Amino acid sequence: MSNKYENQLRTFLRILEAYPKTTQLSRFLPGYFREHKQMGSGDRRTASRLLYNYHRLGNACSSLPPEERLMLAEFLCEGRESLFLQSLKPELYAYADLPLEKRISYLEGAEYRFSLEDVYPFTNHLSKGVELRSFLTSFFEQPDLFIRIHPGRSEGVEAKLSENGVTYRRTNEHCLALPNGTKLDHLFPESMGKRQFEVQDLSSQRAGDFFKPLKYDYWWDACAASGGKSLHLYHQQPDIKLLVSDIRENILANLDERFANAGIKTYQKKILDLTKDPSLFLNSYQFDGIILDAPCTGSGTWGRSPELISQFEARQILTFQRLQRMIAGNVVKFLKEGKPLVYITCSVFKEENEANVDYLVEAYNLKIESMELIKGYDRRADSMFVARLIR
Ligand SMILES: C[S@@+](CC[C@H](N)C(=O)[O-])C[C@H]1O[C@@H](n2cnc3c(N)ncnc32)[C@H](O)[C@@H]1O
Repeated sequence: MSNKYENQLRTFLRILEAYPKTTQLSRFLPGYFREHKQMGSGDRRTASRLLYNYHRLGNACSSLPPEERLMLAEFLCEGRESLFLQSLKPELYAYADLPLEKRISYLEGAEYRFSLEDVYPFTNHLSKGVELRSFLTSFFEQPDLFIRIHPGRSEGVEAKLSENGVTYRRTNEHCLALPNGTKLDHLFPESMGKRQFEVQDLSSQRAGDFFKPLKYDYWWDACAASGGKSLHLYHQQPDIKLLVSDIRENILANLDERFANAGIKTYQKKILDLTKDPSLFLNSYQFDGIILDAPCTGSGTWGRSPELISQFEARQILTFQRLQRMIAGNVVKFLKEGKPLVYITCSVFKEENEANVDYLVEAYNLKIESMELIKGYDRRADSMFVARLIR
């Protein structure tokens, strides 16, 4: 056994012990690495990969000791690439060349008591149409990084990526898939001029296809955050009037910056807590379209934050459902008759998706024009839900 790999295993176990209730790896790992200055950047990369992979196992094999679970995670997530597995568990590494589906079947048949369904304890909440086995298998693959290129900028962006040897996949006219971890800020420093693209997941881009704004429309992006959806709306139809709002002031400051970088100057902005009736601020506003990208469990994005699989508690789903219904009720009255409310979540749970649509249809007399669970799990992307509801 090699010392190097044993040391890495010990580091991993120390981190796991220090943070048994990890809720956000991307937030605590840099702090941990700062405290342990003796770790070189290679070790840091390895430790962080091991942790992410470990969490991808979710609740599977939870009775095994962490070092054993880690080996299974490496086998599934890295396969042949895991020198760590090669060094510490050669008997499993012997099967590491198999494709992912076969590696899963191998573990299910072997002595580890691995069951794919144990990975994710919320399967009875999944929206209609989620193919269980493909969905669960996707947890062992790192999703890609997607960008939406601004109109007319494709050539320049693609040339720059090629020049720098970045391998990318074009998924449609405006969307490229890049390897996760691609250093876009280095490749495209802001100082080079206006921004030419947005980082936006493929499924989020597809949700934008439901907007369909018309010239001179007045739209409201009610939970705009840093404006990912608003920017997409603008690129579809620059001749709109737009109100953006969110409960968080600081995230709207990010929106200002993104809009400025995209060269967009005219829009209205309000800080609004939409659990309360906003009539005082919005008076008799009436919109031609409202985007409600609601706060949600985010369960369609856990491929990017696998630590949440084992930290999440099912009772939180109904809390989000209540919040979503309350917010929807407070925005829908500002919609003109015959116009769309585009309800979006990045959740795969039916309570936040089709059950909420049923509720909105019933409570506010809306009509479903279209709705879709946008499956990202078979495209190395997030999964989202979108419904276009007409008042
Ligand atoms: C899914 S995110 C929106 C993402 C955004 N549309 C985008 O494309 O980048 C949901 C947003 O809802 C906001 N939010 C949460 N509770 C809210 C409330 N009570 N009223 C208004 N906004 C709220 C959050 O601050 C968060 O930015």
